[in-house]
Amino acid sequence: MSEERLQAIRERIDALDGQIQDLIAERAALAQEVARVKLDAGEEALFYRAEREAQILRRVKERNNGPLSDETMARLFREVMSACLALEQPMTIAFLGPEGTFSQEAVLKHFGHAIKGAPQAAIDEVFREVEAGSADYGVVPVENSTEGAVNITLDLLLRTSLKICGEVELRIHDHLMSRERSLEGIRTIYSHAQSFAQCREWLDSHLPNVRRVAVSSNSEAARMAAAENGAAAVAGATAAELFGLNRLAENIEDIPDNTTRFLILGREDTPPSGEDKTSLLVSSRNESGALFQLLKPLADNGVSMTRIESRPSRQGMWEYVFFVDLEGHREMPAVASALVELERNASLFKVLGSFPKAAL
Ligand SMILES: O=C(O)C(=O)C[C@]1(C(=O)O)C=C[C@@H](O)C=C1
Repeated sequence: MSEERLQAIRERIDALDGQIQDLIAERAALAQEVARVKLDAGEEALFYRAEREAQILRRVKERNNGPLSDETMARLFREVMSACLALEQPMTIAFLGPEGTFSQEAVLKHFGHAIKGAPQAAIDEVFREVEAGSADYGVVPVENSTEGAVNITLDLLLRTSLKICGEVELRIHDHLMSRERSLEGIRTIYSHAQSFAQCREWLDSHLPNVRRVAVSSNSEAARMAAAENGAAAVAGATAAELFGLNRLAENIEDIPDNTTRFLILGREDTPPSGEDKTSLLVSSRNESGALFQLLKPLADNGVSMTRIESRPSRQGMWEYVFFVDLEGHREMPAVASALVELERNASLFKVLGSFPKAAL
């Protein structure tokens, strides 16, 4: 009896799979048609549309009634769209490599798997690849919930002509991995300085006398641990898989909801998606109350500031530039008029980009 019921359900699943497959193929054919329209329009065709993708993913979540979670449903559509976009034009995405880093995870979360990843040795090379047109987009870490800003990224944003066209947040789980089978045999631990900082308490209490060596990436740490007796690495799950290491301890980060935010960098401005943010770079004269005066137009126009970060300007001693994130797109009237006033009082003013809030 149960065998018959199973058979009947499986027949319904088969029928639905057939329909889903036909619908996906129909959708992919429409994406090809979109590509033809874009090419016919002349000028430089923009295949990837960050604002459109964000709208589609938000709508998928709104429509969802379970039993799959909103995130799971959105991830499935993320992959369908990624495959459709690859039919139009395969995208090359530069990120801080090598393979197996959290940056690569961020790339796949944001763009899906139908892209060509271009791992770079350093964050400035990610910027350069996109500036030079060798990559379509770049993904760089900008802040971590435990460690704060990624200063090298902020310094590069100061100088780049690239635009921020998206953001992606990634929960970071650090694991201790080794080809050894127990903690006793570990004499050296490799990791990126940021991961060491994020796991300091765990390492101090479980492996207090083991040498810690900072290297250029977590993935490089895992590669070194795979090549050496008595060595371990602190890195993510992808790196453990890539180098075939045993996970000796999982989720060793000191703060359990450790999250890193990454920026998507491109060469074009992104139109409004309906739920956007704007990132700015501003500097004021070095006088008391100057920062307050500089940012006052935001409050006057009812624009919320969600983040402010300062960095030395490198032009004069004790001069700072501020990285400011606002709610809303620069084309929204309130944001536009706040920016006009803000620019008037700033000694340096640069809009780094308006972009959709993370949809995944
Ligand atoms: O609507 C477009 O402009 C498309 O190219 C189609 C599509 C999609 O698959 O829905 C594909 C890629 C874009 O990034 C956005 C959406």
